[in-house]
Parts: sequence; C-alpha cells; structure tokens
Amino acid sequence: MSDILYDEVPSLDLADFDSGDAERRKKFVRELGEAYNNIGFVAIKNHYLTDELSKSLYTAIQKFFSLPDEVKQKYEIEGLAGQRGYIGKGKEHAKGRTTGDLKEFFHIGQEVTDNDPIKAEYPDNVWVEEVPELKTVGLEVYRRLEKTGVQMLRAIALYLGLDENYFDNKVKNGNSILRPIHYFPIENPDAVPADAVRAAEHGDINLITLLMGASADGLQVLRKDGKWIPITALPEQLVVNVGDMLERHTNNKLKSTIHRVVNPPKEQMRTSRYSIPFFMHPRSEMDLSCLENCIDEAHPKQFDDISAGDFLDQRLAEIGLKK
Ligand SMILES: O=C(O)CCC(=O)C(=O)O
Ligand SMILES: [Fe+2]
Repeated sequence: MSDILYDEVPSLDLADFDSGDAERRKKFVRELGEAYNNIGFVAIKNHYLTDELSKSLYTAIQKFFSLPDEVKQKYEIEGLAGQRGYIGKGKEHAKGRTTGDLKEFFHIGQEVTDNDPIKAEYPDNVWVEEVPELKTVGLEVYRRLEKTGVQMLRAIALYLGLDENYFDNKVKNGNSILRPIHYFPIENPDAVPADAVRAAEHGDINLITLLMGASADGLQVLRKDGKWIPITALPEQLVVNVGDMLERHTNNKLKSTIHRVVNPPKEQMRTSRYSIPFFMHPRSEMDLSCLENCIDEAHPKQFDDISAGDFLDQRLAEIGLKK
C-alpha cells in the first residue's frame, strides 16, 4: 500500500500502454496501479477521444440544457430509474443524503448492434427532437470513451495479476452510461437549501469513470489525510477514476475515492458549469465477489458477494433514482 500524499492527480500517457514497448507498458501499469492503490484517480492523455468531438458534444448539450424546462421534461421518462434521457433538477442526491444536488443531466446508454440477447435488458435511448446531433455525437463519444475504458481495464487487469483481457467480455455490451451534466445557474442562492451543493461527496457506483474536462473548476477529491484536492485536468486529458464496483471486486486494493463538486463563490452562482462523465459498467451478470488474489491474512474479505446488476439496483435506490 503506498502512502504518498499527492497534491494533484498523477498524469499518465496512454500511448505508453498502447506502444509495443514492454518497458513503457510496464511503467504505465505500475504507475496506474500505484495511483489507484492510493488516490484512485489519474489524468491520461492520448486517449481515443478528439478535441473536436468533445467540443461538438459540449455544444450539443448546451443547446439541450438551454431549452425551457417544459421541453426538457418531455424527455424525462417514468419507470426508467433515470437510466436514459433527462433527469430534472434536484432529483439525484448522494448516498446517505436527502438534499438533491444542484444539477440536471441526460443519460445515453449502450446501443447493442449485434444479436447479443443482453439488448432486451436495456431500455432504448431517448433522443431529443430539438437537438438531433446529440444522437450522432453522443454515440460516437460513447464508443470512443468505451474503447479507452477497455484499454484502462486491460492495464488494471495486468496490475492485478490477471489475464490482460480479463475485463473484456465483462464490459462487452456493458451497461455503461454517458452523462452530460448541467450545474445550473442559481439566481437566488438564499432560496436553495443551505446544504445544497452541485454534487455532494460520493463514490461512483461503476467499475471506472472517464471524465472529460469540465467547463469550470469545482471538482475535488478527498485525500487520505482528509484534505480536498482540486482536480484540474489539462484540455487534452481525461480523468479516469476507480468506482465502487472495482473497489469491491479488488477487496479495497483499488480505491474508489470520495469526490464532490463544490459551489462557486456566491457572486458566481449565476454561472453554469457543464461536465461529461462516462460511467463504465459491466454487464449485469458480472460477479463482483472479491478476487481471490486480493484476499489474504493481512487483507481479509471485506465485502459480501453480489452481482453488478444487483449492486446497481441497490445504489440507484440509495441515490433516489429507483423507487
Ligand atoms: O461534474 C464533475 O466534474 C464530476 C461529476 C461526478 O462526480 C459524477 O457525476 O459522478
Ligand atoms: Fe462522481
């Protein structure tokens, strides 16, 4: 276990892992593992998303979120537990809280294009008549982030002493979600609940999260010594962090670190913040039981056995999305 106290999230170059050079690959795996064993977050460059695509997606989502609330509500579909389409202001709260976060968001899910029977498990995506480009751009970004995630999981598998392709078939047609978020302007800060924040402290539910650079500051990660560290990814970087599913599966070896998005100073509450995380989920049948090689005398088994699907359902109820 490494005890470094980072002042910023470590930066890695995915090209090191993608290169055919064994030493560069090993270095990437070692540094990634060290960071995930410690702070649970890294920033990577040379991923598979382009600047152009990311800009196009930001443009499309800004167009969507600036539609009147009544129009956006057409895309908020009952019975989907917030898994597709629009989720309105204040609907989601962090686990263990009841005050809703000061955000609205939109979910794009997996499009199964082969004849994998898992297609029947997933609700159809919800597309927006007023912003048709959200579909084309959103799906392209989804595919590229998914591909980047597969590479990250290969490096993680090697760090864990597993076969490099251990996660491949577990995330193939997995239940991942692309979530453009709008932290909306607050005209009157005194009118919102005193404890309401943009995103209250939480760990992500999924295996790993890939986060495109946000439009403004505010994201912070909780370091082991209790200090909140701001995350400032460079424009060409993606932030990739460990989620609760991976923490569980690795019996706490890899850390799902608590993070939050703080409110801006009062005079800037009238400004928007946008961000776009991609939550990489496996197929629901994946067994999240602690890996044998992550259990020993010094690290007794910390979690009960559960499948990814059951774990997700449990957490969706805890954050107010599933009744
Ligand atoms: O908006 C951000 O920068 C991060 C959002 C986040 O942590 C989440 O949606 O899980
Ligand atoms: Fe998060």
